[in-house]
Amino acid sequence: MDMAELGRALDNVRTTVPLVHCITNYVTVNDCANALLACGGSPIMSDEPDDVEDITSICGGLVLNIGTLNQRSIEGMRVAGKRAGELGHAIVLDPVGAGASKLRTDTAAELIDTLPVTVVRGNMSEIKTIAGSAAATRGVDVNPDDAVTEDNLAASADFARSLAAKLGAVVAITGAIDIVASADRAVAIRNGVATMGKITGTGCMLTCVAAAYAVANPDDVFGATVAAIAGHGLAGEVAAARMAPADGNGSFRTYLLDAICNMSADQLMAGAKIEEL
Ligand SMILES: Nc1ncnc2c1ncn2[C@@H]1O[C@H](COP(=O)(O)OP(=O)(O)OP(=O)(O)O)[C@@H](O)[C@H]1O
Ligand SMILES: Cc1ncsc1CCO
Ligand SMILES: [Mg+2]
Repeated sequence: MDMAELGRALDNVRTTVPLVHCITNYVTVNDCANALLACGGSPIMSDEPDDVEDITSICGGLVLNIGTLNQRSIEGMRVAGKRAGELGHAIVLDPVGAGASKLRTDTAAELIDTLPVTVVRGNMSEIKTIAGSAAATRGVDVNPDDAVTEDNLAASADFARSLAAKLGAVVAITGAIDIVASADRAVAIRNGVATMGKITGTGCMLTCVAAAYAVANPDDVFGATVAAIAGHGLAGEVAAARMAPADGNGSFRTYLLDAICNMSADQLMAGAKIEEL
């Protein structure tokens, strides 16, 4: 991986301030908006079917996060996705909880089958469900049995590459070790800290940041996704290093936002831990 490419991807976000339309869940929506602002993008949230065509038209990218889906927001995703596709916008899908319920699994499958999705980002249980393989999603968090480990890294990379080829999209599987894959390439990213899995929304935030990176770097969505994920993990490391003895999850959440906001291209290039698989 060319580290200079990562730095350029970050700088492109800061200089172009990509506007990202998010249809996302009501648990973490404020964190998503603030993460987008902190990384250098600009958020706008809207899920009303009568509103989303106009909103997505003025943006450069669209996030579809099914975390708290309902029939109206699903319709909003269909309408927005169709328009974003017509306009050639980056579409980033976060299949939250796919595998945990029929509605989530079916909706994720519908969106991926009918829309020109650019990037899919989820934990391994969710991505396995998208692939139609046996997965046991127990909620919105990864089933530990599904996690990417050093032992299954090569097989996980093969799985991610073949899914990326099938979908024609960049596939990003996050967890203790993250994998980003296109049809012919995969990397492992070893940034991040376990606390990120202990507060809600770090994945949703990352999906929105990845959308900003994809919009700002249309010629290299794979590299943009790697930069977004390595940068997010690195921000988690910076936040963890700032923790005082009495600090806990609440402070970590604030420090994470600070670290996303203060991340520089040089810091990203120096701290990214990326391995070609
Ligand atoms: N054990 C871990 N060690 C290091 N980094 C982690 C760990 N768990 C998660 N992360 C990081 O946290 C971020 C979110 O990934 P995760 O897979 O937890 O998303 P998620 O399950 O979709 O989260 P959520 O649904 O709460 O938003 C990623 O940047 C990932 O690298
Ligand atoms: C906890 C939770 N439930 C639905 S969405 C969400 C946020 C993390 O994905
Ligand atoms: Mg998630």
